Amino acid sequence: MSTETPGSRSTSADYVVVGGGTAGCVLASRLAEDPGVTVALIEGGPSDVGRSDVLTLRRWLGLLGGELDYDYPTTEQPRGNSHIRHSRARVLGGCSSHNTLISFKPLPSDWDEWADAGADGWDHAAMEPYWGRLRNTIVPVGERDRNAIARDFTDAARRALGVPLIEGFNREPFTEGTGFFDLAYHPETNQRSSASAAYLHPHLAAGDRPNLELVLETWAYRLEFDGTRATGVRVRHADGSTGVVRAAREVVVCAGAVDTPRLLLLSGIGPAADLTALGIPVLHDLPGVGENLLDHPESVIVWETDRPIPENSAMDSDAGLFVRRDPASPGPDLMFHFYQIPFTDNPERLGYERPAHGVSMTPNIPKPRSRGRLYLTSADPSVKPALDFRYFTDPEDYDARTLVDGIRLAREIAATRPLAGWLRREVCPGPGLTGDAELSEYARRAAHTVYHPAGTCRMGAPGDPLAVTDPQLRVRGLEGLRVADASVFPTIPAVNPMVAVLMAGEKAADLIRGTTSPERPGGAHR
Ligand SMILES: Cc1cc2nc3c(=O)[nH]c(=O)nc-3n(C[C@H](O)[C@H](O)[C@H](O)COP(=O)(O)OP(=O)(O)OC[C@H]3O[C@@H](n4cnc5c(N)ncnc54)[C@H](O)[C@@H]3O)c2cc1C
Repeated sequence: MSTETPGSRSTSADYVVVGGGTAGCVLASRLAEDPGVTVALIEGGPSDVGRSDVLTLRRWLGLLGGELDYDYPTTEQPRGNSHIRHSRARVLGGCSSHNTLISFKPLPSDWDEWADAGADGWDHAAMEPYWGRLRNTIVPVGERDRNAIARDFTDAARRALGVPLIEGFNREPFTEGTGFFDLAYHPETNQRSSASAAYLHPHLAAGDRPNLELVLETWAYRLEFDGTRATGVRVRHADGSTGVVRAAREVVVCAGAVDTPRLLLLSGIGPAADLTALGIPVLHDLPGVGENLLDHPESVIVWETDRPIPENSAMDSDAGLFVRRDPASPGPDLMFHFYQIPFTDNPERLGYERPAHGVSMTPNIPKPRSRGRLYLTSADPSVKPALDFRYFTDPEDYDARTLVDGIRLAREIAATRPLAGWLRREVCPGPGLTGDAELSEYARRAAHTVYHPAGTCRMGAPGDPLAVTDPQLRVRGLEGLRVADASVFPTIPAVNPMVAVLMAGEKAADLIRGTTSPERPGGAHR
């Protein structure tokens, strides 16, 4: 494997993968297993190799909003919080290099929902083998990282709500339960087992992938076409110079749920009227590009503790809770992260204070019903796209009601021993707020994101007018172009999505090799 330094030039490869993030690292690594093909991986950010600020999981919060974060704002959210910033990592490994690495195998119902939405071949039975293929080290939170107050949270949640204590959430499907999560990390060193660490670092160290070229600090701003066939990617290097990376076989866009639709739109692939209005020549009218913007919104309840919290932790948010309020739901319908810190960024804007020491519960909506939209406001590739999540706009008010239920359940847990023994007072929303309407108002105004945008280039059945790709991840109506990242999700998994992205990267490799590799005749995975 060679690493291009900024300013040097790459010209062509069989496969050009745009985005060295969570899915992109998996895909590029797998494609390069075939020594007979060449792969170029174009990544906007620098390498993560040797960077302890990136590779040490516990330092994740320090990366948000910094030089390795694209930091996307949201549009005005009349029913929610307009101040949310969407972190997206600008570094090899993508968001798996700055996230919290909570690792849930998607529930069977998550995959089956995709198949029902037209993603033929992505049902639970078809996807299960990809879990076994993942190269990341995924283990339960290590014993010495298990903070006493997080243990007491799980104990209190179990007693208050009657849910089981779960040791190993990935052992079998669940609908309810509390416990420490599984994380993609090395507990003895707190080092990340990100997509780059698991799929690229071993080859960088061994030098055994001469056919894989990393083109770092290089930004793809337009796809190149010959008619309707993708032939390459136009890029800007760190020194400002531009060039084209040509693809002899395919271009695969893995730039994530924000930057993949952005790149397609800038290349003239998207809703024709919108593109024309911005002066972007229409290559292919695909109305679904940027639609179906999904996320897991959350709110927050903060307590002051009567003493400082012990310092040991994997990353301060490594335990939580799943609840199923509706027995007809195939999976959990309310989820909590438990933070061993007072997470008051949003409440402070509403006038709340930050206690010197405290804890937070962040209820989120596993299956939110509001749907947003991503769109361009300019043909200039340097202008960030608009992200309109339309938070809390579903007609039945299901999303806001879920968070109100979450605040009420959080209070029941907080009132239960042994957690109750730590807590001095509820800081926000504060015990005075008890009515549905006022709790809803607080929950929405103090809302945050769990940072899970997805769905903006969703796959679907061939006849689905809003599908952007077919179930083989091929962009509809064009040749030589696929998408493989969180943007192809038809719906959002009930659990944190990173493992679904990793598994999608694995499956993408199979789909691509199935169509091209002589040793896989018949495309067994198509
Ligand atoms: C702060 C945070 C915490 C999270 N915590 C968790 C968690 O604990 N568990 C979980 O399951 N999920 C978590 N997530 C979500 C999860 O990390 C993402 O859903 C997942 O990593 C997305 O993968 P992706 O491949 O779609 O995109 P990314 O990983 O974002 O990869 C996209 C890559 O493309 C590059 N890129 C983008 N545009 C271009 C371009 N035009 N040219 C060149 N390169 C480009 C980017 O630099 C990036 O490396 C978290 C996310 C964040 C931000």
